[in-house]
Amino acid sequence: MKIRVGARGSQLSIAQMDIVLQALKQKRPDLTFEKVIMKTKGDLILNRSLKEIGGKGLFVGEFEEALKEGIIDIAIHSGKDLPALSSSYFAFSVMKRGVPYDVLIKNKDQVQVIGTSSPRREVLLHKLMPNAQVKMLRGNINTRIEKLRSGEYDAIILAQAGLERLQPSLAGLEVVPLDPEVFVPASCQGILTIEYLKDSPFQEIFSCIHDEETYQAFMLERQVMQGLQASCHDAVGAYSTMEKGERMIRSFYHQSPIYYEKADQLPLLIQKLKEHAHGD
Ligand SMILES: NCc1[nH]cc(CCC(=O)O)c1CC(=O)O
Repeated sequence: MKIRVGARGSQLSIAQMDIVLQALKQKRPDLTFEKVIMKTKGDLILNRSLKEIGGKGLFVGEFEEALKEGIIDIAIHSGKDLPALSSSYFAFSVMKRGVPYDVLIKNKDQVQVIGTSSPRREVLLHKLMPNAQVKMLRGNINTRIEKLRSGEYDAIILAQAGLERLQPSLAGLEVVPLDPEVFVPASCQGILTIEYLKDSPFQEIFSCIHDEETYQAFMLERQVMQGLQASCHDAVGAYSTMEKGERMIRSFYHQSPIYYEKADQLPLLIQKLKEHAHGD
């Protein structure tokens, strides 16, 4: 069986696609793949912040069209890049979650100017380092690291999962992991996701690499985004873990505190987040 696989043309997306396909090939040597690299609007516009040009789903909207039209059979992306609201046409398989946390990458001991364009990272930084100045930073991971080295920024923030998948040189830079209980990750950060049409054979085919515990976190974190009707315009963190056999969720929304609740308290959590989003 030959499967046509869509991914973006960015280095990270291609690395992510290769990781998933390699894992699949080990379990299912009978499968063959045709890679379809797609340039999306988000890849072409790099000089403006994402929220100005269309928000979350910018990178993946085109894939859902291509899946519906039958141009590709599956699409591979980080769960973090998925729009919160996906139409009911689609289903997902996920691989076991990689590291969920962000890292601060420092080019200096004393950091003043910190690069990020993520509203979530910006809000968290203001709490963690109230004196730091946040400066817009876009481009792919390698570009961001080059901009850090060039002295435009004293430090930048990236997802550790992306660094592990792409393995850029960080020689001479200091990498500081940020505690996910405090610096709450984006919904589905570190979760490699395969998207396909519901009622296709793929759910069954990908069951060999699917991880059910990761899927529970994936669904719960997406439910937070859906409940808030959040997009990448919004500063929102959502991170689910298992604690003593109980599924938990940690989340903040704009100026709200970070709440930590049992999964079955989700409606209450969403209500509290909305109430406190603009400060208590
Ligand atoms: N916004 C781009 C993006 N989408 C997913 C990742 C990292 C991989 C992941 O979190 O699964 C990154 C890079 C980053 O935020 O540093």
